[in-house]
Amino acid sequence: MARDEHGVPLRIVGAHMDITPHRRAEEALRQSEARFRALTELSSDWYWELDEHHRFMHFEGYSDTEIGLPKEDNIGLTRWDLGALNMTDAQWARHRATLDAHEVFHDLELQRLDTHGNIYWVSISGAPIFDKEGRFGGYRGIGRSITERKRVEDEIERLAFYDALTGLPNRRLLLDRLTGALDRCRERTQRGALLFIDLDNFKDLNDTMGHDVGDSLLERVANRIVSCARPGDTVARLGGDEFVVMLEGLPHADDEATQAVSAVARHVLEALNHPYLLEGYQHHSTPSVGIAFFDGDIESVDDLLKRADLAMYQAKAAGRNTICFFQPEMQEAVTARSALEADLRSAIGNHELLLFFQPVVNEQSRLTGAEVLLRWQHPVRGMVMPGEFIPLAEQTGLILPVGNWVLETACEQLVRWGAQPATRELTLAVNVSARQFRQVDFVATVLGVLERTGARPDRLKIELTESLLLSDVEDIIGKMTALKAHGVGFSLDDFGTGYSSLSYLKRLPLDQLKIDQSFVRDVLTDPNDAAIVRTILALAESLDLAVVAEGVETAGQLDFLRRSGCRAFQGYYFSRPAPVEAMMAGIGAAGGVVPAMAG
Ligand SMILES: Nc1nc2c(ncn2[C@@H]2O[C@H](COP(=O)(O)OP(=O)(O)OP(=O)(O)O)[C@@H](O)[C@H]2O)c(=O)[nH]1
Repeated sequence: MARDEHGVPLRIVGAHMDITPHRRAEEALRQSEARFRALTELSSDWYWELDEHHRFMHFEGYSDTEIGLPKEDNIGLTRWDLGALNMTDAQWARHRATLDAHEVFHDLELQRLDTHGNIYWVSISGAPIFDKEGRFGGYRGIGRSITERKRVEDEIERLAFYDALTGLPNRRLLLDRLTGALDRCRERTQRGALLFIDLDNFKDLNDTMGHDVGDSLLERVANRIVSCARPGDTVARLGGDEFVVMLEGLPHADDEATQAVSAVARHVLEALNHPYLLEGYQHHSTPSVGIAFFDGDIESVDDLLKRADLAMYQAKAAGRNTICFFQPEMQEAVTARSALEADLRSAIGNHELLLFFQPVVNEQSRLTGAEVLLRWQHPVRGMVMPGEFIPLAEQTGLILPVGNWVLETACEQLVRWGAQPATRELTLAVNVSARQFRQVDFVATVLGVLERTGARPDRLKIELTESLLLSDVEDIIGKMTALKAHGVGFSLDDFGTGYSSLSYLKRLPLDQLKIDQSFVRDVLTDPNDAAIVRTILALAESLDLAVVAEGVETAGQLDFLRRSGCRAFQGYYFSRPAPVEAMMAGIGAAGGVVPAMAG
């Protein structure tokens, strides 16, 4: 306001200014604040600021309850003052170097304890603050709780790398750790060892007590193995009843390393041999343990596992409940086996399999039939006996084509005999392996062969071994009954050596028992064997079964067997197994009587 010298107002002087831009700027700032607030309030993230000395100055949207310490307690402290369970001094030093270099950082993950002692995880990202002149003024950034994500990640890892039943590392994690261990061996020329542990006859427990009881044993076995290991060792479950212990940092000297590993293995063996109380029953379980050493020279983790596995198989073969170290010869044996397997695969197509026949005679030494015995005329190895290749054929499944070939060839022989009056009543006994017999289509296969060849079913005898009777007796009886309805006969081989219980024996539709040659061999010198033979004969009589004594080699044995009531015989005394022409030639000359070979 302008006035004169007497103070009387003359006029009002003013200026007017357009403040629209200012108002707009204010509004924009308000909006931006609101957006920021919404972000910090509505999300679980929070905002933080550090001063130029990396000390906390300010938080927004920070939830004390979720994050632990009240925010006031953090003001003035650096992150490393607060610390984190997962950070080493070196990691903090690297983080400080990033801040000192005024660089942006992302997703620094920190594990901490809240005031209640619970673990929580946060993830922090930040960027440096500079003023207009480009002077560094501290950091700002966001924090985020990642506790739930870490929990889910842990769960995923647990499922992927740990066995659900025992909580032990699984095969995948073991392979990971083994790879690491092999790398360490290469770097530091160290040694380690792998113990491959497989429970003996675990299947029987599952079959008799059920899968749940089996599971419960596996859990306890896992605990016992862990109690035998040192904290740094890895105990893993490969699957089924197979466990592995990985030992590292063994002494360099061979004998010291062997001693150290043997001590652990013996400890495991002993621990697992203690009885287990399962559902109120005492159960005794034993393991077989294979051991393979490793150092920087081993090619791969797979090779190493195979070696330990091979040694474990050797321990099984040595009678179970024992420890076996890997030897290079085991590898050679496997290689030889693979070669034999490849040869056996082509043996049928190459017509290298042959049937030999061993006569079965009656009391008058007259031929009543024969047992067919398989031989393999190998182009390089010469004549291979069934003992050398049948177990392999069983394991590889080759027993099925081989078994079918035997059946088919034997039936063709029956057809040829059937065409001659002198031989038409002869029978042929064919050995059938457990694996063959357990095939669901076994009955159909046999009937198919009989039909194709035109052989008389009542001239065919199928020989089964006692070990077959260990499993699913109902199925066995069903198959035998179906074939018997067509006239096929059944004989139980190697009787007396196995597991047949009398109750099974009564239920099986058998025609004949074969007394094992081990009893016949010493029948004149061992009173026990003589008693067993008499008992088998009496038993067979009461069950109305025929009996064939196998392995008759001398007139004395034959005489004893005859006097004890045996009426059918087979053995070197009459004839060694031979091609059918050779067998028939000898008999033909004797008018159907098989002449004794030896005195
Ligand atoms: N209860 C249970 N059984 C399992 C599990 N995994 C595999 N098995 C069974 O474990 C058994 C493994 O048997 P093997 O090791 O082959 O044979 P074994 O009877 O132990 O005989 P040997 O090893 O020759 O002494 C099989 O019957 C499997 O069905 C599992 O998680 N729980």
